[in-house]
Amino acid sequence: MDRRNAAGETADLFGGTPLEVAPGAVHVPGWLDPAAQRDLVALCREWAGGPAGMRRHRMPRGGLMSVRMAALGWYWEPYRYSRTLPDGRPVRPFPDLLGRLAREGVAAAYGRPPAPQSPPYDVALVNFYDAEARMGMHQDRDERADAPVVSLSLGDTCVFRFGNTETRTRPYTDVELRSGDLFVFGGPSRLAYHGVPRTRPGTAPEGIGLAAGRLNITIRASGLADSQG
Ligand SMILES: O=C(O)CCC(=O)C(=O)O
Ligand SMILES: [Fe+2]
Repeated sequence: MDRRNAAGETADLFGGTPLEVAPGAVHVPGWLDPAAQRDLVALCREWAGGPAGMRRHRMPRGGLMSVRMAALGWYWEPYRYSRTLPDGRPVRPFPDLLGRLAREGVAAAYGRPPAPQSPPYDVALVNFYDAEARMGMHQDRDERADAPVVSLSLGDTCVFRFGNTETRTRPYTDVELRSGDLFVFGGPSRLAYHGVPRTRPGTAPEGIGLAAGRLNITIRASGLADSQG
């Protein structure tokens, strides 16, 4: 399938041209090559083992999230970050690799890396979606820094719904995120509502080490100091 960007150029699935979905929200198809995807899947498997490994969080109103989530750097549960798990154990440190990928992702999406004085990327949430999992429309608003969120997708394709900063509803754009895609949202879209209404089971590419399901890594700058949270 050809995608067309704002300049009218077509982009291949691999190493695709950045597509602006909303101001400050950019989709870069095929940003990670298959080897990089395979390496990240292996790391996710390691991170899933904990501490702060894959778990389903309970929402304030009592429902369980269908997505399983692991945390690096800071522990997150609805709706706050903390340095330690509920049982007091420390969270696994934020890997340098993800900080590097986040800065490179910003550069790929926006044409320039984050400014040297911008708040450091220091937290990653790793989401696993089985065939039934979904994520409702929400804002990523527990960070106290306005650095763009950098999202990497692995495995099954999903429908990623990217909306507006005012409401959970229309107007929104549905984007298919495939294995290896990068999505960056910052600037005027940093607090836009977004969600994953469905995945497309059975669409994961072969050879990356993920037979079924979808992994998503969001890399964020918490803006929190050690004494906070
Ligand atoms: O899975 C995705 O692509 C989005 C995940 C997300 O919005 C989140 O972790 O806050
Ligand atoms: Fe989010």
